[in-house]
Amino acid sequence: METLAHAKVNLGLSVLGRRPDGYHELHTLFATVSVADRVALEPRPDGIRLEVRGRSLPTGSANLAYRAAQAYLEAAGHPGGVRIVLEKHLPIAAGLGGGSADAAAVLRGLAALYPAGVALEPIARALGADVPFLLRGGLAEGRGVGERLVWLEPLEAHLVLVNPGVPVAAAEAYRHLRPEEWGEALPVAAVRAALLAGEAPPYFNSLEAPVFRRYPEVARLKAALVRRGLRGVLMSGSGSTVFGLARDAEEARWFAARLEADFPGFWVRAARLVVPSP
Ligand SMILES: C[C@](O)(CO)[C@H](O)COP(=O)(O)OP(=O)(O)OC[C@H]1O[C@@H](n2ccc(N)nc2=O)[C@H](O)[C@@H]1O
Ligand SMILES: Nc1ncnc2c1ncn2[C@@H]1O[C@H](COP(=O)(O)OP(=O)(O)OP(=O)(O)O)[C@@H](O)[C@H]1O
Repeated sequence: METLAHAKVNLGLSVLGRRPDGYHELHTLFATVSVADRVALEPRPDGIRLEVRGRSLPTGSANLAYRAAQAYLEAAGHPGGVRIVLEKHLPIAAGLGGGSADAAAVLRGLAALYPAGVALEPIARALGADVPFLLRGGLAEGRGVGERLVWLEPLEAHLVLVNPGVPVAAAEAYRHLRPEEWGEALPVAAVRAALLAGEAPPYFNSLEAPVFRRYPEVARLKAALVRRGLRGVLMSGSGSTVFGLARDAEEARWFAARLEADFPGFWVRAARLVVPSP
């Protein structure tokens, strides 16, 4: 069985404060986009075998896809093992939730391969803050650390994603955030209305400040996208991917082609919001 592990973007991310356990309270608008890793699962008598193609990543329990399989098989009472072939297309530590998307895809796939009535939600939460959203995907408002989700009616939007090849760990972005940079709630209704109208949404990302301080090249990339006329340019999650909005698929491809020429070596993709099939 083969499934796509779609990436997410944060169409705005406000850090509201810091909890006693060190995690940060967020208000964000999550959306899955049409760029993805590919995850193939095959049953085997026992044990977990992970193969990663396309990028160099650990194939043991340091890999979130492996940990997702471990957690599911354990919760399901060890119904059998699995061979996982992970074809990596998404950049690593990019603010696109790549590892989380792989983990979510493995959970969905194993639930189909070895149905056992296991609740996936708690397993997803334990794997990472973005995994609960990515289990289902689409468009959702996220609170808490991103696990308190309210699903919204999907909408059509076209974007261009650019990753400069600078990995940024989420933990590092949160660690360098200053309390005076905490934000207010996101104006989600106004963000949706602007996206529907093709205008620049009134969103912001509280993690831009700490990431731009430490990685000025990400700030320069954002400024370059604004100068080229993309609307609603914003860093996704903890970076380093920056995205901008295009009017339609053709304009997104046009911007992507120009950016690829201007930034050789950067990862550039035209994409749209998607609701992944279950
Ligand atoms: C930046 C986002 O991707 C936005 O959707 C997420 O908030 C981060 O998601 P993630 O990379 O899956 O994060 P996790 O693996 O759960 O956490 C990594 C580290 O980031 C910090 N962290 C994460 C989430 C959060 N709300 N507050 C935090 O302070 C914690 O130090 C944590 O140990
Ligand atoms: N399957 C995986 N794919 C990518 N990275 C993984 C995976 N498993 C573990 N990792 C590790 O997780 C770290 C961050 O990976 P990931 O690509 O998910 O970050 P991200 O896209 O920035 O996510 P976020 O939006 O949550 O910040 C990397 O250091 C990487 O080594």
